[in-house]
Amino acid sequence: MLTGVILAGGENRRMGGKHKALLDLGGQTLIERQIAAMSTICPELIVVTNDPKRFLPVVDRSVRIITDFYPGKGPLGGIHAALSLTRNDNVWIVGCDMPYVSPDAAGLLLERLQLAEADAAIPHVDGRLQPLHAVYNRRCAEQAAALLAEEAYRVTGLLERVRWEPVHDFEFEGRGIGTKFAVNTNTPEEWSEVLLSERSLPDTNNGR
Ligand SMILES: Nc1nc2c(ncn2[C@@H]2O[C@H](COP(=O)(O)OP(=O)(O)OP(=O)(O)O)[C@@H](O)[C@H]2O)c(=O)[nH]1
Repeated sequence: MLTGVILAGGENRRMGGKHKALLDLGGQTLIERQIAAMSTICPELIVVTNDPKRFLPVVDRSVRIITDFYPGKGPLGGIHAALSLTRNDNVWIVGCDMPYVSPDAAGLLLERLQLAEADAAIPHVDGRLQPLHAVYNRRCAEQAAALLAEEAYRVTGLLERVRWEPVHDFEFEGRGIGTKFAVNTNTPEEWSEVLLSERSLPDTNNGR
């Protein structure tokens, strides 16, 4: 059983302060779109934010809204809170600025984590690790807490302390899983590119 987690506690500075989770894509906010995709495989869904009221109107009662224990410290603070409070052992964590989160990719990540008995499975796509579309075991909470206590806030710092498996582009592609899930949008320009690509390719199938 996998818990799905959406990190939505950022400051959205590069987006000019407009909350990335609430950007509209085809009549749905990004977070609504993510919840719809993630709920297909996750019996538990968590949104981690430092502004819970903002998300009440866009989630239903099945979604838990939690806050960081270390607010304002970046994605690692959200990862720590989610891993600390999850009801399941394994957690699929995504950034709220990813329009194409992929349940099929998460399924492969979980499979690889379990096979290797690793602490996490991290995509390696387009030459980059994607720790914000990855699966973690909740035992990583302890290392995340240690890093936060040391004021070491990089997510890659967590990867230096836990045993993780990379899952490469060709492994996703070998299963017929596209790697568009790695797309994230930080600026108005990147968001315009997403909107443009949606117009030219209307059937994106939500990254599956
Ligand atoms: N829970 C939580 N999530 C965070 C925090 N900081 C960033 N995130 C989320 O982590 C993901 C990646 O964040 P970034 O793009 O690095 O930062 P951001 O604050 O969203 O954007 P910028 O202000 O432009 O850097 C996004 O989904 C953010 O909402 C935080 O302090 N707590």
